[in-house]
Amino acid sequence: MEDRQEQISQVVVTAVQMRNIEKRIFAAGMPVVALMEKVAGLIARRILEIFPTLLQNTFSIPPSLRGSPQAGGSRIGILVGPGHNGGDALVVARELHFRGYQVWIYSPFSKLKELTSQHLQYAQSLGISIYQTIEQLPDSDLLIDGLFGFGLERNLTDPIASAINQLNELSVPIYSIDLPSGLHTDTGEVLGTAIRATHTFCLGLWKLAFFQDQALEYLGKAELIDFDIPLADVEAVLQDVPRIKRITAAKALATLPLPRPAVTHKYKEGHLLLICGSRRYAGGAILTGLGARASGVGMLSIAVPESLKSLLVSHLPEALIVGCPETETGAIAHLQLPENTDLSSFNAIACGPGLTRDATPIVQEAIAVDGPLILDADGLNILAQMGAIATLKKRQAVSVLTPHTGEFQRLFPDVTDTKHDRVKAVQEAAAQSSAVVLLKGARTAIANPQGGVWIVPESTPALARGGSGDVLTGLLGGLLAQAATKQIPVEDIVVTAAWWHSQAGIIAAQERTELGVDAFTLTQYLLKALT
Ligand SMILES: NC(=O)C1=CN([C@@H]2O[C@H](COP(=O)(O)OP(=O)(O)OC[C@H]3O[C@@H](n4cnc5c(N)ncnc54)[C@H](O)[C@@H]3O)[C@@H](O)[C@H]2O)[C@@H](O)CC1
Ligand SMILES: Nc1ncnc2c1ncn2[C@@H]1O[C@H](COP(=O)(O)OP(=O)(O)O)[C@@H](O)[C@H]1O
Ligand SMILES: [K+]
Repeated sequence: MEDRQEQISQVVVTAVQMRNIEKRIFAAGMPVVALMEKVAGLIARRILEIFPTLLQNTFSIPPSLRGSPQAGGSRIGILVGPGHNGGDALVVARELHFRGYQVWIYSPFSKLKELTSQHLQYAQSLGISIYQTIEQLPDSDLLIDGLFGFGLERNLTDPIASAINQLNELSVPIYSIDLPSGLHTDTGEVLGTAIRATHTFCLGLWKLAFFQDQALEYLGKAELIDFDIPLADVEAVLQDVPRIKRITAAKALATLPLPRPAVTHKYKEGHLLLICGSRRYAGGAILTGLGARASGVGMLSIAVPESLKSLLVSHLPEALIVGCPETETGAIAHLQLPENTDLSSFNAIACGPGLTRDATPIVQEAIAVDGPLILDADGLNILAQMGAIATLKKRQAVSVLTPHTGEFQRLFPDVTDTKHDRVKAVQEAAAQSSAVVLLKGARTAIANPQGGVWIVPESTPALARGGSGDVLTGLLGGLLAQAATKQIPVEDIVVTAAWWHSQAGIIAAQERTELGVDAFTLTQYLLKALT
């Protein structure tokens, strides 16, 4: 049984699910007002921890100067919306006021929810300044955004929209409560305009927007404020719906190291066939091979055009390089496997990187094999031409697709627009095709045909570089081949590979800067990510 914190950190909810969880807590007797105090108290405490210099400034100066501009960095503006997000912000305002900060409030709405209105009234009684228009606002060192949380229902309009635009222009850090105001809680879309936060305190459970690429530049550094939501309430609300999960380190590492008995041999530890490369794209085959090497796969065979054979041997001496006859353009013309070997001899096949579309017959042949198959790059483009859904539906064995957004759109032109909602798009694609689909991006999302989704919660733009996807295909292929000989669900392996790949990128970027993570270097960091 995983501990509570681990389980909570895997949960991702929509606005409706969060509302239903909240309803159960209130129905069970937790007073709304008490929960707001608790949550906002935790937020205020985190703000004080994150700004220790502010705190020191505040307490090391005489009370008469506390909160004055001379104190330095202690002027805090609180942005208050009409709902309970605004209520949270007002409780934070009150607490910071009591700790000696110079606090002011921007409250542009005339109608507030009752609890929010009461907190505003009390703040006013304490002598905290309240402003209704953006022009009146004094300077500040920090803004706290409590305009809207998961209750935002429609596009923001003026005057609040233009106020947000002006606040974004100030060079002042903004800390958002629950999520940056203006973002759709589920899709991460900007509803008219949105606060560009420096830091966001996500309350209670991770909301889906935190894992949608389009939201990332608005979120800043994201952190979960755990306010002890009972797991039973989470389970009750989520029990009948396919889960969307954050991939935690514990989850990813649970399948690694793959259990390897003391008495075993190379063919028992997975035999992977990579089908990749062309005279035009030779490097892709090497990178895929190096990704597979890092997986620890027992036996690695790589089918490439004959003219690439010696190059591949020099980079991957441990692999069995299968040189194949090639077309005039330098693509594999047909597979020429060693004697006594056919495509069903392998525990997994990964097909695509660097093939070019001239290798269409080879991809068709691989798809026809009754064994675990990963398709990437031109493997996917060729599949799209064949009609992805109809072709995949005919396969009995597991298919794993690893498209980036462009490939995804070619494969699944009829599913939800990835610009609108990447998570829903990958979920629909997996359900329709019966494949495990990994949609690459800043936040890679993986879906199985049953509707389950897993999202890589952290990565680095250092990976946005030619060839890093090839490394992932090799790594995934190697893990899948090993898993095929054990009882490990395919989606767990895909999840592990995607997390591992991102972690290697993060560690490499930390050591070498974001510019220092070329795809070859990335392969050198894969094992470092596990140690
Ligand atoms: N879920 C929980 O258990 C908790 C939630 N809390 C807070 O409560 C928030 C949710 O509160 P609410 O449900 O009141 O929702 P919000 O505070 O997010 O905002 C809803 C209010 O904004 C109005 N509104 C929506 N869209 C608008 C638009 N485009 N223009 C103008 N007004 C608009 C609505 O009519 C409503 O009055 C969370 O984000 C969080 O900050 C916390 O107080 C404590 C616990
Ligand atoms: N902004 C980003 N942040 C994090 N990871 C990214 C970003 N952009 C791309 N990646 C990752 O880099 C890899 C790129 O793969 P792909 O698009 O197939 O490129 P290539 O075919 O050149 O290898 C994917 O794993 C993707 O998730
Ligand atoms: K907010």
